[in-house]
Amino acid sequence: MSALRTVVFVTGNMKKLDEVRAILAGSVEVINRKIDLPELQGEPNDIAREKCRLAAAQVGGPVITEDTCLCFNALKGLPGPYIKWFLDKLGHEGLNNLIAAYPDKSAYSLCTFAYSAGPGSEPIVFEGRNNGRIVPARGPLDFGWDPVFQPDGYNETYAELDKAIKNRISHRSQALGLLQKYFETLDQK
Ligand SMILES: O=c1nc[nH]c2c1ncn2[C@H]1C[C@H](O)[C@@H](COP(=O)(O)OP(=O)(O)OP(=O)(O)O)O1
Ligand SMILES: [Mg+2]
Repeated sequence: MSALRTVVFVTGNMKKLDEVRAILAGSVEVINRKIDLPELQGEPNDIAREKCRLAAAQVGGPVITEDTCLCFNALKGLPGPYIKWFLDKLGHEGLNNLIAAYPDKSAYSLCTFAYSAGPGSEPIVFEGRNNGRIVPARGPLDFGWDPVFQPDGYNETYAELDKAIKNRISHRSQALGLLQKYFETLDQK
């Protein structure tokens, strides 16, 4: 059996870290560096790449970073990468109110992982997406917007779902599936 790959995940969010460790358990060992990285404004993909470049420069070696968006279709994808600030200022009820005037409550969670082999090495990105809709908050309040996002095909919000189910279907697990495949191709070289 090949040795477990070890990777540094730069994030300040310990809930993300828990999920990433659970999803990658047995295949990748995740070491955390808690660095508060400045985040660019713009398209999710560019934000994710820039975050990873900065992280690689600070760590001085290979890193992964991740940027999460929550996109409302009625608002053409907003709040998107700005969801952190919208959630902080408006709360769960405010997020619902944002689209109160629109019949379309559909939304998607988008997760963009980026891997850089080290400073100066162009990040490679891996995107995962899960469709659902915005509902009044239900379930535990311990992770971000989980209580207001109900994934398609389920009657529970992310917050209400068993953690194992969320980690099987989520934006994050889909993106990590692609990252794992990429690591496998590196291992074969
Ligand atoms: O699965 C999730 N379920 C619910 N909420 C979530 C999830 N994943 C991220 N979130 C929240 C955290 C933050 O309010 C925003 C993303 O912002 P984002 O910049 O990517 O995360 P962050 O600043 O907390 O950590 P980081 O140091 O990795 O940038 O959505
Ligand atoms: Mg952040």
